[in-house]
Amino acid sequence: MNQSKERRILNFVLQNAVRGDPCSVMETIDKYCSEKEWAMNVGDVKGVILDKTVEEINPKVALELGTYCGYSAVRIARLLKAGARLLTVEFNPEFAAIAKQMIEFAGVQDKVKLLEGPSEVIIPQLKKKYEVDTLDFVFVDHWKDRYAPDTILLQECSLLRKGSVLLADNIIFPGAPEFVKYIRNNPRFQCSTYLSHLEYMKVQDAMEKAVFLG
Ligand SMILES: CNc1ncnc2c1ncn2[C@@H]1O[C@H](/C=C/CNC(=O)c2cc(-c3ccc(F)cc3)cc(O)c2O)[C@@H](O)[C@H]1O
Ligand SMILES: [Mg+2]
Repeated sequence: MNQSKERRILNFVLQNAVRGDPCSVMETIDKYCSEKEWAMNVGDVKGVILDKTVEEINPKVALELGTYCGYSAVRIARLLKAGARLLTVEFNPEFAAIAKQMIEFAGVQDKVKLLEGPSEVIIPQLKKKYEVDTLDFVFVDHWKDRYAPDTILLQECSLLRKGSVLLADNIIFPGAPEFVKYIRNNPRFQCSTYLSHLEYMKVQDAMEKAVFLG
């Protein structure tokens, strides 16, 4: 049966990137997805906004919703200090398997825990099963209609503390209108919008940063 696009991306990395070098893995995925097949990685342009946000926060415990092929998991994990960890959630078994190999090839597996399952099931398990107290940083990049409900769920599960930062991808394209409406009118969040471009395209996109005020 013919290979999936995600499998082709992984194979291109395994054959062309430098094992143990996260930047090489990111560059190789970006090269493949800009030259051969577009894919919904956060990419190199919005990736700089992600980098700057992670470096500013220097999170001990980070969560990612929507691992996909593992591009942003590698991107975030490479910036984490010793002892810090990223929990990344993915419910598609094929994508989870690919992301696992991508993360291992990049050499960041000691900082990343890939949790296979739906975010709505995993989030309520984070405290007891995954020994999370509160989250310092959350990268939101899964189904766009799930951004708002999962942000509410994070609060209901007391996983946010004063100063926790959410960064949401695709605020313009494909867009997450319910989330934007919810978060910008919510006095418990301080929001800012980072205008950018859709991965590998000239199309406009944006990321929303929301700081939980407690
Ligand atoms: C709902 N709970 C969930 N729990 C766990 N994993 C979940 C999940 N929802 C989705 N996922 C996973 O996240 C990933 C989904 C991401 C959705 N992202 C997009 O749709 C997206 C789409 C575009 C896009 C842009 C332009 C265009 F023409 C077409 C698409 C660009 C992006 O940057 C995107 O992030 C998949 O790996 C999916 O299996
Ligand atoms: Mg995205």
